[in-house]
Amino acid sequence: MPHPDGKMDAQIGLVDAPVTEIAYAKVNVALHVRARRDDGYHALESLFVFAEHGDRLQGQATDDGAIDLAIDGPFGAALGADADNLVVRAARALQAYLGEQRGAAIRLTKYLPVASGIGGGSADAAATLRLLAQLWDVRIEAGELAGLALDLGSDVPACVASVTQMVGGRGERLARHAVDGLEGCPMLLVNPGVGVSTAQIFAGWDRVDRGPLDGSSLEALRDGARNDLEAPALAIAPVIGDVLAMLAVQEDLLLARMSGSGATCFALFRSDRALAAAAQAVRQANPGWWVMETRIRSA
Ligand SMILES: C[C@](O)(CO)[C@H](O)COP(=O)(O)OP(=O)(O)OC[C@H]1O[C@@H](n2ccc(N)nc2=O)[C@H](O)[C@@H]1O
Ligand SMILES: Nc1ncnc2c1ncn2[C@@H]1O[C@H](COP(=O)(O)OP(=O)(O)OP(=O)(O)O)[C@@H](O)[C@H]1O
Repeated sequence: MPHPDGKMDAQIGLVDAPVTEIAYAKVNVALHVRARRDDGYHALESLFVFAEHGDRLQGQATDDGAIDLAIDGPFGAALGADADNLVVRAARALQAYLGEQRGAAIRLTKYLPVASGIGGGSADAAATLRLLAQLWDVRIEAGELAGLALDLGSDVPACVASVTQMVGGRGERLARHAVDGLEGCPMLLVNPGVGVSTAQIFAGWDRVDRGPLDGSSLEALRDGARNDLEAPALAIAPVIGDVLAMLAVQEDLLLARMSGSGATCFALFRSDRALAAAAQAVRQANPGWWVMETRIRSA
């Protein structure tokens, strides 16, 4: 366990000062499913943006080789700190790749709902890789890092840089992508409290390729783009329709849509005032829903 004031604690083998990383929430502004691949994954075209907020990871290097994870925060109780946790999986994968003898004590403060389409687990895995690279003072070649990340999940490679990117393949083809008006844009995230399984949602895709994604402007993203996983997600969790209907009627709205495989939906606004008003309206009407006010992270 890291010492609260960051001092060395010889008894449990901590070394160096603690480091903090934010696991930024991922939002799919649009997600076109183009094909089902022979390996069972789906070929996607998706514009990924990241929120300025997310889970928090704090870590300290240890000299005993152990990966010690503690979890707290509003959604901490939804997760175990066992070998399946993506933080532990990422840390073990990096240790194995580096032949690293040192370990780490990591505290994950879980602010993002679990299994909610905003890649909380993927962001945690990527943030763990960034955190440990700092703690252990190692440089990992970009291609090697991308491979390690993809082994942890399709969204993890994009979460490593956590900047606006056009993403292809199953998540391994990344290209930085700028859209006028997107960076810094006020963004509301709303989850109606239902967790959905990504694999189950992909399995419900109707296998109709509705065409490529034009991410050249906000207008193209609003009027010509879509999330192809919205229909199968709505079939499993109809309450997503209530979230989308509520977001659609908010003032000064630029775009509202479901993110990833759901159930979280996002709304982009023209102003901070409109964002705050929408957040208040959603909270008042649905006190049980999770609501986060944020902005799109700049590169
Ligand atoms: C829906 C998205 O979040 C959009 O960003 C991602 O495509 C899913 O990314 P992820 O949660 O990191 O997904 P993974 O952990 O790699 O895969 C979970 C499951 O989702 C399905 N899956 C995932 C990604 C993909 N391109 N095609 C798929 O069919 C597969 O059944 C897979 O077993
Ligand atoms: N640290 C973690 N945070 C969240 N989920 C985790 C973590 N470790 C393991 N998991 C597991 O990973 C699964 C997916 O979690 P995550 O929150 O990333 O889903 P998601 O938001 O739907 O992702 P995506 O947008 O990539 O589909 C959950 O079933 C959860 O039990």
